[in-house]
Amino acid sequence: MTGVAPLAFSVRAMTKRYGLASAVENVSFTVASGTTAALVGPPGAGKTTIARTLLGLLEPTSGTAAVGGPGTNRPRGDADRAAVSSARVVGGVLAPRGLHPGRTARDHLRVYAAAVGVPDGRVEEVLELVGLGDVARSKAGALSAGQQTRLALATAVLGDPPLLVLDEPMDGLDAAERGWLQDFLRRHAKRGGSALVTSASLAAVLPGADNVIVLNNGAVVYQGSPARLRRGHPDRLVVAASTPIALATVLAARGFTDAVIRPDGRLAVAEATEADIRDAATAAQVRLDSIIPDLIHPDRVLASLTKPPAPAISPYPGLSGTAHHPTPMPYGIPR
Ligand SMILES: Nc1ncnc2c1ncn2[C@@H]1O[C@H](COP(=O)(O)OP(=O)(O)OP(=O)(O)O)[C@@H](O)[C@H]1O
Repeated sequence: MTGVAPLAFSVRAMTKRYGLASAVENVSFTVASGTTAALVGPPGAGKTTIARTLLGLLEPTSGTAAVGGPGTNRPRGDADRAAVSSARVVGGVLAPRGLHPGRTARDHLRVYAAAVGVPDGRVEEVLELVGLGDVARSKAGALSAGQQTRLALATAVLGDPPLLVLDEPMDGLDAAERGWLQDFLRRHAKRGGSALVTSASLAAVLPGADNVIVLNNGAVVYQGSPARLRRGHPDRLVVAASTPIALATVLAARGFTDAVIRPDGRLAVAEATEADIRDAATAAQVRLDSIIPDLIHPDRVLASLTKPPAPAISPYPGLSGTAHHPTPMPYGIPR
């Protein structure tokens, strides 16, 4: 069959319940080979449950979560053989990172190398690959959060698997370390590899993501390209004008139909440039007091897709209609 990319990950109608509580409900998505997908959502959305299921650590209650296309089926059967060949198919980074604090980085990798049947020489290769050659003799407990993530990643790639599932790899990393990991994933994709990367922050994983899957309360609320996601949440110019409605009318006549009047009376216009707005204001004989860009932060986009439902109003004073959950400002969203 031509024109159909093989799949790296395929989640179909997956539901996972812990006891009676549903963590993931009827989730479906696929990730094409050679691409990186970001699986994002607020804490408790179900990201870890899906990541662990793809890694074969959890069984779905119903539906399937499979890795690989042709030649990359995760092996089943005899546990030792399965571990060895599984490491050549899919590598995982989980939280916590699974490092013994008293063991050196090199010894940690040697233990895992033996378990997955790769020679010690590969340990030296992966240490260089993740930039930990200089700290190979340091104990895992003495490494920074970024170095610990690199060590977990080195463990995941010991068997040189084409598929990676990284659960919250950006957690605790500074901007430079995040950049390093994004570069690593780009190089992995260039070699034909695929990755599913989870995060509670869209901003942390957006650079380098070919596709985005947004989860909320165990369900997919967006699936598609970052570009389409951005189109639905465009940057705007926010305009203080003497007669915003007159300005909006002229802008609409010129094709700039995406303009909304904000509660403070300013007009927020998408796609038009500042020059377009000044021209329209002249034509409409409207005075402009200010034009300020409102660049939408990716985590504001995520928050708008994963807003908790408004609490139901109780007819009984003093009783709320739903159980009360405090709703802190998620992700430290810049205003
Ligand atoms: N072992 C478990 N037993 C019971 N409930 C669980 C278990 N693991 C997860 N859950 C629940 O399932 C839901 C989804 O959790 P999950 O860890 O998959 O979400 P997440 O998006 O990865 O969140 P976080 O970033 O906080 O880990 C949550 O309500 C969580 O409390």
